[in-house]
Amino acid sequence: MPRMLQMAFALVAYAIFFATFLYLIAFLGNLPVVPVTIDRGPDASLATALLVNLGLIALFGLQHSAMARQGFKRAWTRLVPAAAERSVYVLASSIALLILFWGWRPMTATIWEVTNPLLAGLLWALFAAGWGIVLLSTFLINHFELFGLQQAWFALRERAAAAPQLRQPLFYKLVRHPLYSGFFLAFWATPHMTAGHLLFAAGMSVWTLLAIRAEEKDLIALFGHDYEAYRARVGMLVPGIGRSAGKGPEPLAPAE
Ligand SMILES: C[S@@+](CC[C@H](N)C(=O)[O-])C[C@H]1O[C@@H](n2cnc3c(N)ncnc32)[C@H](O)[C@@H]1O
Repeated sequence: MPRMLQMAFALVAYAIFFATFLYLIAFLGNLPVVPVTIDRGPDASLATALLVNLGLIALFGLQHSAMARQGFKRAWTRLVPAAAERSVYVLASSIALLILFWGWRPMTATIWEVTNPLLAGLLWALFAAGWGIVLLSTFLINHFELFGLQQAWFALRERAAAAPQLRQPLFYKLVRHPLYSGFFLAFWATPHMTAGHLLFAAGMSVWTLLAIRAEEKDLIALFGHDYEAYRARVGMLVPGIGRSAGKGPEPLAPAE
């Protein structure tokens, strides 16, 4: 693939991802700026909605997990240039989410309803904070590398790919997976929890916990003892909770 085309593809994939990310916020927040949301959309019987929605969550989880693994990446880069691999992943993840928005069938039975304006405001603030943490964490890791732009840019400039670094800035000093902590907040913090929203939050939470196990296997393979020591010293999603009982807590020199 010519490098200019690769760069253009990376930019298009990034633009689609960003629009999908904004839609996801509006989808979960039931914001009136979008046509369908988690609680607003085509009617279906409870059984149909349950089956369809579980299938959509599974589709997203499978796509995301399979394509993120090192073995899949090695096989895939025999067909796709290495510099475009991440952009293909970003595009496929966005498409899986767009299918979820399109296919989602609301299940509107109320699970909880917070009517106290102060408490409801607090839950909205946590919802917004969750998305803020997600976005900021991508910049703390390397936003442009995570979304495939850096790889295409380096290929265009004929620069060698940057060596992976174990990063621990800011939130990463408190928890190992702040981006996922942000998602947990955004999925669960709502003053009006419906059955559909609960299914989405629970399904995505289970998937996230499984994804963390697989991601940490890859991170240990990549960074070895440094990641094991980080894992023993720093909590998983909540500060101090979910540290491994493995290798001793040796202080690490921050890589950033
Ligand atoms: C979507 S990001 C999520 C990062 C992290 N799990 C979190 O929740 O903040 C996934 C990518 O980040 C990388 N990654 C995770 N933790 C990292 C760290 N501390 N330093 C560098 N890369 C990391 C993984 O290898 C993976 O490619």
